[in-house]
Amino acid sequence: MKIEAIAVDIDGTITDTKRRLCIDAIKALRDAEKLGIKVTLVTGNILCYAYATSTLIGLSGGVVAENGGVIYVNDEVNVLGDIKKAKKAYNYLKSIYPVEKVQFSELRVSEIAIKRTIPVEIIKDALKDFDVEVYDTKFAIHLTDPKVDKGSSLKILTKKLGIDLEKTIAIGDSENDLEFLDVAGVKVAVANANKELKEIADYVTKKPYGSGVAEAIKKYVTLS
Ligand SMILES: O=C(O)COP(=O)(O)O
Ligand SMILES: [Mg+2]
Repeated sequence: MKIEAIAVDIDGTITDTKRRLCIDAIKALRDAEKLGIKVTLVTGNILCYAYATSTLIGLSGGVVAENGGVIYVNDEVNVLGDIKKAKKAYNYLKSIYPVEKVQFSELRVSEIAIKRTIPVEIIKDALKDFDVEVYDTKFAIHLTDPKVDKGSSLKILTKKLGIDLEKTIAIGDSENDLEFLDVAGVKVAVANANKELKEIADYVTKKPYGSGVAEAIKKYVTLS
């Protein structure tokens, strides 16, 4: 099968644990773009951070940001998630635990991300009756509108770009990537990914982080 597009997560997938971009991943993604393959970043980060990353690497497939709450494609921004749900849950959480939002939270428009200072199980339990999805990405804990996820928003974005998701490789590392790997024809988990993601993946890379991304691109795109 000829691959038409790549959808890739940012933190823990094209970056290392300190959020530093892996040079191998940059090179491989640029090689793929040179072959006419559109690369979309699909992330829990805010749009301006993801847009800058996409621009600096040289990618043309737009961005899914805030775990699906925001889409950027064809110079248009769409906010799909409702931040009111996260605000309600966060206010309750704040009344019982000393939680703290991540940096630049004032720029987050559809969900709330908090620092990982309290075990995620405790947060999930505290918020079980609230209308929010709780994701632990290993970089932050996100309170997201359950009406959106990375997968449903990637579907909308790829439709706008005329990309066939069956011919798309999705690459991720964490629990907020489950839905997005699920909608793609080829599902890849990097070696450092969590157990659940590895279980649904068609291929688990031998190498971790960006070197794993480069390995998957060589396997499915540039060597085929
Ligand atoms: O924002 C996070 O916590 C993680 O971002 P990611 O979805 O790019 O891994
Ligand atoms: Mg990640």
